[in-house]
Amino acid sequence: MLQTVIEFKNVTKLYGEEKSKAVDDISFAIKEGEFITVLGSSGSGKTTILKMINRLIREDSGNITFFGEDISEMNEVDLRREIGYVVQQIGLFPHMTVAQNIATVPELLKWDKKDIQSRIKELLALVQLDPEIFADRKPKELSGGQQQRVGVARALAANPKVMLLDEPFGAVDAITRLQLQKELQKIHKELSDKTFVLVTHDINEAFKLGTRVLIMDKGKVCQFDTPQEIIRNPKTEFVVNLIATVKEHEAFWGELK
Ligand SMILES: Nc1ncnc2c1ncn2[C@@H]1O[C@H](COP(=O)(O)OP(=O)(O)OP(=O)(O)O)[C@@H](O)[C@H]1O
Repeated sequence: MLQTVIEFKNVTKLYGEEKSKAVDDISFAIKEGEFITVLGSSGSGKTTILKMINRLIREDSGNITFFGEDISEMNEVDLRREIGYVVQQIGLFPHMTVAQNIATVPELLKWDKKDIQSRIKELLALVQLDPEIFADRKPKELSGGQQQRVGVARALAANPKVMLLDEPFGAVDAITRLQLQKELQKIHKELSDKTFVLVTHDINEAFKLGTRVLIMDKGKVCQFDTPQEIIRNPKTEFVVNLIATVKEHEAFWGELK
């Protein structure tokens, strides 16, 4: 049996004076090694889910476990050490080189210098950046796609069990995006015990990358299943409409032929 890595039980998050429900009584479980994509329209609660997992946001009710342990009872630093976090805005440190950016957490953890150097090389190779060329560059000397690769490498540096990725390819062009998606899929396959949770509003990205897709609408989970099962058996009108958008695009491209 695969281990449950993250579990939400009746989790609700309220915002503002009016206590509107950003996340509304949701429950789901994620197993070790899965690549979960969280798909939904703007404001459906995707980022809130991700930030509740690494405790940047606290739930108002319900509970969240990480490898069976209630995260509200865990030390935040210990929890975040097990979680890599990649966001669209990247957040590389501008005054540091690529190598120094990747080394940040291993240095905090006081890894041996030699181990840090070999880890930097290994990770740059994993994200398809030649260490000879890129290790000593500053973030501003990289393209957006290259910066995003460094963001992924930095998040993987201390070997976390879980990777949270919030619209990681939102700001790159379509061709680079496709390439980064393929690379991320390859990285996930190579690191088979790692669990990935990726937020996107792009249905193609969600269905291509996700071993299961968690579909959100207005703070609720509409469906959580494999891409094949969702296509075969869409559970709500929202999901039916979502799939219809893909068919509409297909028809459009078909007509151009
Ligand atoms: N700090 C906040 N204060 C008040 N309301 C918030 C706050 N953060 C998020 N919200 C609201 O909670 C809801 C869910 O937001 P969330 O960022 O989780 O959505 P999302 O699905 O990630 O959206 P997007 O795809 O646009 O990033 C939205 O209605 C949003 O306006």
